[in-house]
Amino acid sequence: MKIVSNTQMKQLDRMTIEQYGIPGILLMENAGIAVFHEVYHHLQMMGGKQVAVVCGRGNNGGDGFVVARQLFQHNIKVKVFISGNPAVIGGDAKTNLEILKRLEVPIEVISPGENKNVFLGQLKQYDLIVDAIFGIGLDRNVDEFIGRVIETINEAEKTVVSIDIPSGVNAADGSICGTAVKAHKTIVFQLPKLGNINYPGSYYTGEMIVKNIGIPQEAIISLNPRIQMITTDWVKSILPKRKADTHKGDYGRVYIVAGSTGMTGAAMLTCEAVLRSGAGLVKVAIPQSLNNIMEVRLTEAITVPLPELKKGVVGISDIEKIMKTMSQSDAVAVGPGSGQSRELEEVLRNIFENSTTPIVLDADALNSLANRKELLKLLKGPAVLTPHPMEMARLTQIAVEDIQKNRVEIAGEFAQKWNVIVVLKGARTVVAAPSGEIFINTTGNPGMATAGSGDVLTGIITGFIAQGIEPVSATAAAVYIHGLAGDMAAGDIGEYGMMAGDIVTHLPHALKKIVGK
Ligand SMILES: NC(=O)C1=CN([C@@H]2O[C@H](COP(=O)(O)OP(=O)(O)OC[C@H]3O[C@@H](n4cnc5c(N)ncnc54)[C@H](O)[C@@H]3O)[C@@H](O)[C@H]2O)[C@@H](O)CC1
Ligand SMILES: [K+]
Repeated sequence: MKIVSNTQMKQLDRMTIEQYGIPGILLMENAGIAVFHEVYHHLQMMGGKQVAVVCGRGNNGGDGFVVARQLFQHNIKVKVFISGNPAVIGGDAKTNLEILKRLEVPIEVISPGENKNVFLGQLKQYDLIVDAIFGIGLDRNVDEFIGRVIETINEAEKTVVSIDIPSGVNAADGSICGTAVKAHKTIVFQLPKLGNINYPGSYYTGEMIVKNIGIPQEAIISLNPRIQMITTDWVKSILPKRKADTHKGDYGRVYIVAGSTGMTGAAMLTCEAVLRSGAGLVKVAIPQSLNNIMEVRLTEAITVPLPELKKGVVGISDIEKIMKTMSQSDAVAVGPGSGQSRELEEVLRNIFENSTTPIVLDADALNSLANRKELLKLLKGPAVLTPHPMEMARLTQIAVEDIQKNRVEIAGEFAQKWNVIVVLKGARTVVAAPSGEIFINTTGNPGMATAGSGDVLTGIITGFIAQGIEPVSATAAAVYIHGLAGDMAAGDIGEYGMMAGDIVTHLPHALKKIVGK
């Protein structure tokens, strides 16, 4: 499902009205009815009877007027609160306000001088509050008066349903314009806005329900938004079907170059994740002295011990053996627990210069590259880089805080500049393709911020690529399933105690949930 900025959504609204002749007031009616259905259903579930609709003076408020009319006509006790002077209300919102007046729906204007406790006392009388103060038109910090209205809604401790985006959240990026409504549910029109998806906006959005309001699909196609949300249906559509008469050779051969003294666990987690993601075969290159540890634990993987020049790490003396196994593999991963060394930089240089096998680079491979980014220019095959924000900071020389504020832009620019697929990890992982295409992931939870979680992701990405999925899609699907497995692990044992191994354990269940077998 595509994700749009506020500017793109405004463009879509305009195209719908001007190019397709669908009047704005019809869109507003569709929007209001979509919200009404959710609110009505929710009221019935909770046995509630009374609704307060708090409206601003733009079109978001106009949607609120439609909701109030629909509730009124369905015999729900409803009152409209307008924040600020209603004289400035115009256009379709005004038309709907006039209808409310003729129907004698109760309306009260809240003015800046209003006593906060009086308003709070009033709101507390209702079972549910509809938030229609600001939508995608919010473009600056809210003033003190509106800030107070928003805080009062939050303090009322009632079920809150926001229209399109919680008021106070910037639809462009999910930042908070001073203060914002904390919604239980947000009814989003036609397409999610970046502000509904990115943190902290996503937290304020609560449960996101996307409703069609009649924007033609043709308009969306012609606008062609470059960002999309990864969905279950999309992942299902790109996973390969397993035929009845197959053997392990049909599902790809993976090669993992990972592990060093003290970090064999990373190599193990990556290998297990490869196998649990459905790949046919995995070979792991491991410093010779660590081979016994790996063999004991990894029953299903084949270990390829490498003679060590420097004890416990993979080095350039191993390159011939590495290249040979690589040439027999469908995908390779380098880096988990490898230990950062000059040697590893040279290994990477050789691989980049001489191999076309798709490669996934993680952890120490990324840290090695941070000093020598120009090596990426040597790449002959597709490459996936999986930095967390700190690794991205090392790769780009941009401060972590700035990366976190511009995750989509920074991942996107890096991917295009260096012609690689970038997975910028963290809450709402971003997958950026060299083509400019961006995926945002919404699965996952804070329990996954645990040692080894990234090694598991590397394994899934590599496993999917080896199964023949096109690398960008394989990466986005892997990110989604990794998060889903994490969510299922958290569901079973809780976010606090879960470890990376629990994500691996839940991988088959996550895959089964998606493909149905
Ligand atoms: N034709 C359309 O454009 C449609 C719009 N719809 C609704 O309309 C919303 C957008 O409506 P608008 O563009 O009128 O904007 P909003 O209703 O979001 O905001 C109203 C106005 O407030 C002003 N404003 C922005 N930041 C402010 C601040 N901090 N303090 C005070 N005022 C501020 C802006 O001038 C803005 O136009 C959507 O989110 C959606 O809910 C829907 O009715 C569907 C059709
Ligand atoms: K709103």
